Amino acid sequence: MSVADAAPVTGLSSEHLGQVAITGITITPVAFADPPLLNTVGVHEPFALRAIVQVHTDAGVTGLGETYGDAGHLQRLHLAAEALTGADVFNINRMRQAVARALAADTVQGGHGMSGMVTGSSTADRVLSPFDVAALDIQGKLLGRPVSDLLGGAVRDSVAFSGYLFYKWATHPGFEPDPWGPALDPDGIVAQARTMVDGYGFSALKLKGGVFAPDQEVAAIKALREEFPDLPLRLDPNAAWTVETSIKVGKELDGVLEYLEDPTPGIEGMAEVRANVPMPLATNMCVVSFNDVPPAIAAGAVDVILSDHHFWGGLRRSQTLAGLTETFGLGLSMHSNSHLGISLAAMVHLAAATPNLDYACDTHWPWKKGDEDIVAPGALTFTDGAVAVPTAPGLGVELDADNLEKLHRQYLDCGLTSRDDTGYMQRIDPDYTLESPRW
Ligand SMILES: O=C([O-])[C@@H](O)[C@@H](O)[C@H](O)[C@@H](O)C(=O)[O-]
Ligand SMILES: [Mg+2]
Repeated sequence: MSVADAAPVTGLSSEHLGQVAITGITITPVAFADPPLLNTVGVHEPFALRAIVQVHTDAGVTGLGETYGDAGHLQRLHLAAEALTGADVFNINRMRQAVARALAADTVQGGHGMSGMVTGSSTADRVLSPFDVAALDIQGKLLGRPVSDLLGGAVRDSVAFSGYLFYKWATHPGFEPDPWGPALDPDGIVAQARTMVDGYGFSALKLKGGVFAPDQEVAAIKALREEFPDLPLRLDPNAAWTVETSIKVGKELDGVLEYLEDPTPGIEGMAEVRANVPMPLATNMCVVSFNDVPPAIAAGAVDVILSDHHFWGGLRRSQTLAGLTETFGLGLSMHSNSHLGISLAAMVHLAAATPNLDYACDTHWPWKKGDEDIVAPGALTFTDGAVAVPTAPGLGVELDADNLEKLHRQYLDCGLTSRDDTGYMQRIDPDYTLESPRW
């Protein structure tokens, strides 16, 4: 079947067979309500920021991407967008070269929205990501095929996610309480997990640790084990512990955790912990770019890498990472940050088309308000903790223009321009200090 034959949805015309050129890119920063979720660098601010990317083409088809919304990242996205005008959406390799060239003289200051939790990821890959996703969305729409088909084909019809538990306050100071209530001890965490499991059907649970002393977090994990005897459990203190503390906790949780995620900073420290604890070690902190893979493997630092298309360079480069983990006998899971529906759709297509991604993926999805999204409802729903892989062309999600406008206005009104969990915590508690490792 020729490409022209395979274009029932949008009618790819023969004049576009050679090239589908980018005619313009719209980048819209948005803010959506976020509860006071605690982590080892502070607390989430009342709004999470994202950038929504719309790539327009001379085929009349627009593709969608979603990424971090921090000021520095936005500036880099604009530099890249300028360089991508005229590029062929069927040649993502050349798009990557154009982005790298545009960023070569990058003097932009400022973070990327991952709040110091992820260090050293490749800037070019981080900036390329939403354009890669949008290009695949366009390709899929033109060909009448879902993005998972363009990634080699779905090997599963739905993608399982884990319930992502956070210690949290009842409310942001000065705001209305959110429906979740506080979770500041093992009972609070178990109650939160119960709500999440009953509401979404998750079949694995991850606790964001590094907030309280390790003994209290061990107690929370043991309480979860008692309440949910059959669910795989993960604990992620975001490198808040020394090597010694990590080994002590690892031994205490022998037989309880599916994996222990980033107990301590750096490849060397992780390797020492790994040699002394019984469970697999996972990371989204010490292996965050292709440059980190060889030293981590040489040191024997990790068992599982958490991929994340937002900083591994999009969907296709995330599959390159999957090839490496398969080759070297490592496990592959998926990391998340606060996100909206375009990101969820991209995560689902990627996970569906990555055979060796067989852990339940992370998602912050339950933490956003149900009606706050920039995609039209219906395409992405959780059943038994999993999201069915969209079968419509491209990502299978449609932009909701009214909500995009509303969340953009919220971005303008909220006054936030970068994620700053530590600064926000210090405004509430001036004695709060950042320490790594903390225990
Ligand atoms: O949302 C958070 O506070 C998380 O701690 C996030 O920033 C991390 O990047 C992430 O979820 C992780 O697994 O490390
Ligand atoms: Mg993590």
